[in-house]
Amino acid sequence: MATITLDGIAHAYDGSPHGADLQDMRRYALKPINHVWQNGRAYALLGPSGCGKTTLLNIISGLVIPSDGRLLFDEQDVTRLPTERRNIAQVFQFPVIYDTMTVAENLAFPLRNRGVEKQAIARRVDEIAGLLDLRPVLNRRARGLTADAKQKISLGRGLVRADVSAVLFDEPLTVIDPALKWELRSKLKAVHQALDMLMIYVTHDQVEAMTFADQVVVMNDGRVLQIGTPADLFERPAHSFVGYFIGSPGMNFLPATIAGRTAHVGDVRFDLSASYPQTPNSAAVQLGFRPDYATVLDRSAGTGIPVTLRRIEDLGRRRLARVALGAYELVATLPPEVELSGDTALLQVAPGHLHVYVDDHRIEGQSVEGQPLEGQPA
Ligand SMILES: Nc1ncnc2c1ncn2[C@@H]1O[C@H](COP(=O)(O)OP(=O)(O)OP(=O)(O)O)[C@@H](O)[C@H]1O
Repeated sequence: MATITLDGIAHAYDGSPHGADLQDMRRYALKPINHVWQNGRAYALLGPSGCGKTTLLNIISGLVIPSDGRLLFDEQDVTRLPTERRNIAQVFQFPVIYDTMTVAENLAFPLRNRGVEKQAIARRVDEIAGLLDLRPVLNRRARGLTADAKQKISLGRGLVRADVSAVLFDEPLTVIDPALKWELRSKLKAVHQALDMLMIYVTHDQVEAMTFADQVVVMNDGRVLQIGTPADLFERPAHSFVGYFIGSPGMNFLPATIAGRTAHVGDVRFDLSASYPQTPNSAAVQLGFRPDYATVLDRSAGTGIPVTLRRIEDLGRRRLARVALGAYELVATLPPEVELSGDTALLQVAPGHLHVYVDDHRIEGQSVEGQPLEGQPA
């Protein structure tokens, strides 16, 4: 296992020469990224279709040579090394297995290829089969197995070598039956904990990313916008896109002006838990809050911001209220005990969960009298 360093890595598919004009970022499918992937950690690359996830994964595996920057495995510069000399295991969207071999032979294949001693192969195959629940089918031919089982074998083949620098997964659960996805997602997490390998997992599914990874790398339009734990992404989205993309539904945003501890949205005031003395009051200042921390109450509750109820969505275990605040549509939680008696309701948002964004980037408030901020680490 290795530590992988991305040192100013960027890529334009139009064949720009190394050191091309980085000013014209539109040409870059992957904008410059500096990051160190730590040995033994599990990362997920998460973002919408076309954001550059596969490009980044292919740069690490060697399928794409970046137009800019350096890629290091530990201290070794591998930027221009072909895939086969990088010592990487890869699992793709569709099973890559030998149908005529048994499951055990499939799992053993990458080890036999490298001349690993027979007993060591048997031990490792048994360990991986145990982790993926493949022991009962070890002696069956792969041909007759379901698509799910075949993809499990593919996963096993990716994990069987203990000497690789990293294991790369490119949307490996695409072919898995939705009912089994949950099981396999948590299984992969357990496998990572058991094997202690550097794993990088590409997906556009936030639940998959959050279940699997210690660190989620959120990308959009070729840029890495935030790298953080699932809790970081949910509680403190560093960029408005992260707020919008993570969570279901995503964050609410309102254009605002900020004066100290108060945000003004038109005539409406929101009290903040921190002070923002330096905020430039340009049109690009936004107030963001998650529907999970905003509550809609009946107007008889007395306190709150008056909003107009548009509709209620009953999702079974929770209810969401879509409301209008002037010209802006918002989503908030409708607590189970609340009955609304008309089209006007009251919105309450916990001050510690209000975030201020300038030009889409979250800015940190100053705590009042040295107190740690509500909802923030001390
Ligand atoms: N071989 C290629 N030649 C030219 N452009 C490419 C090539 N591969 C990808 N692109 C472009 O680069 C951008 C990033 O694509 P990439 O496949 O890395 O995104 P992605 O996030 O993995 O998307 P998806 O989830 O759909 O696979 C897209 O605009 C895509 O059209």
